[in-house]
Amino acid sequence: MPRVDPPPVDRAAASRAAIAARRARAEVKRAVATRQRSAVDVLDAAWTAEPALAEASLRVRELLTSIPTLGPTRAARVMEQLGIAQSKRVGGLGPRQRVKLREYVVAREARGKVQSRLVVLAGPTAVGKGTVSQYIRQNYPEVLLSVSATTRPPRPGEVHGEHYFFVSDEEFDRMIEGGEFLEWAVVHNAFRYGTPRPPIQEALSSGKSVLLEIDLQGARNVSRQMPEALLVFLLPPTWEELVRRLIGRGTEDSIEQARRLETAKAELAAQDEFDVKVVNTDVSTAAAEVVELLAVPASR
Ligand SMILES: Nc1ncnc2c1ncn2[C@@H]1O[C@H](COP(=O)(O)OP(=O)(O)OP(=O)(O)O)[C@@H](O)[C@H]1O
Ligand SMILES: Nc1nc2c(ncn2[C@@H]2O[C@H](COP(=O)(O)O)[C@@H](O)[C@H]2O)c(=O)[nH]1
Repeated sequence: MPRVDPPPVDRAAASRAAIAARRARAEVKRAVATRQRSAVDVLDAAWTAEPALAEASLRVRELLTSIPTLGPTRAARVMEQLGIAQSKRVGGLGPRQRVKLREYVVAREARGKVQSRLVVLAGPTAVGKGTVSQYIRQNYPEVLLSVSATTRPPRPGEVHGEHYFFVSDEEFDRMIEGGEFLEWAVVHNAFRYGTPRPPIQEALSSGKSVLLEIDLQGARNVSRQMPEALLVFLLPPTWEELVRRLIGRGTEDSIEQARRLETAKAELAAQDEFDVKVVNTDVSTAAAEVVELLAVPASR
């Protein structure tokens, strides 16, 4: 076998290329640190069909620590929470890691820059979450109320795209697969409900606050992923009034009502996990209190 020599290595050229790449990465970091470029913009550039080289080869840790006020200790902790190895480069992340990192960076940059907030409204069955949300939808058009997807069929008067996106089981599976949900859960042991992720990201990055009306499992899930979200628990004035509302609504049979009341006890026991409690005695007052929470104080 004749010997095949490897092509000669142009060490000088390789070293020049390495220096140029290092400089390009330093330039990206400087632009983020001086707020000339957003970290989200860097991620998007790294993940296009033809990725920008400096952005893609930047380490995630370097990008995070370039964000003003985000120190190395916090950056390391965030990467651990997002399941990203400390040595990872931006271009080397998997699809789910990309979604999570982008989400974190959007929220982080929005925090320092714009006055937007994600508020999660939860509470026991029949406390009036839907009624209060509907009131907000009708009376506070400036509030972005997230529209969930669900596999339950529409009730009379419910409009697809306004109250829910009513989807089939197959479509819901496809949305889960595609990572389209911020969270999803089986609610009341019956149907699946999920919060679509993109409208929330868009709103938060453009400085708009968002309200989610979801169940307790969903609230816990969102809080894990977005610890900066404000969790609001809607309470009934009394237990007896909760029972009255559930029975008065008349949408469940007596077996289902009993089951929901059992669940409601467990849900009420979780109220201290929430940041704020609002008592729903009067719908318009409760709605006004929730809307007020969507406005972020300037000092935040
Ligand atoms: N402040 C209030 N005063 C009196 N009745 C109310 C009030 N708020 C809601 N209700 C009534 O209570 C019933 C339950 O309200 P709603 O369906 O909005 O509850 P929910 O928390 O969304 O329930 P679920 O989680 O089971 O979907 C409805 O009949 C509604 O009209
Ligand atoms: N985890 C989630 N829960 C959700 C979502 N959207 C609504 N819900 C909750 O489901 C129940 C039942 O609602 P209904 O309209 O069928 O009566 C209620 O507690 C809602 O808060 C969601 O996206 N995720």
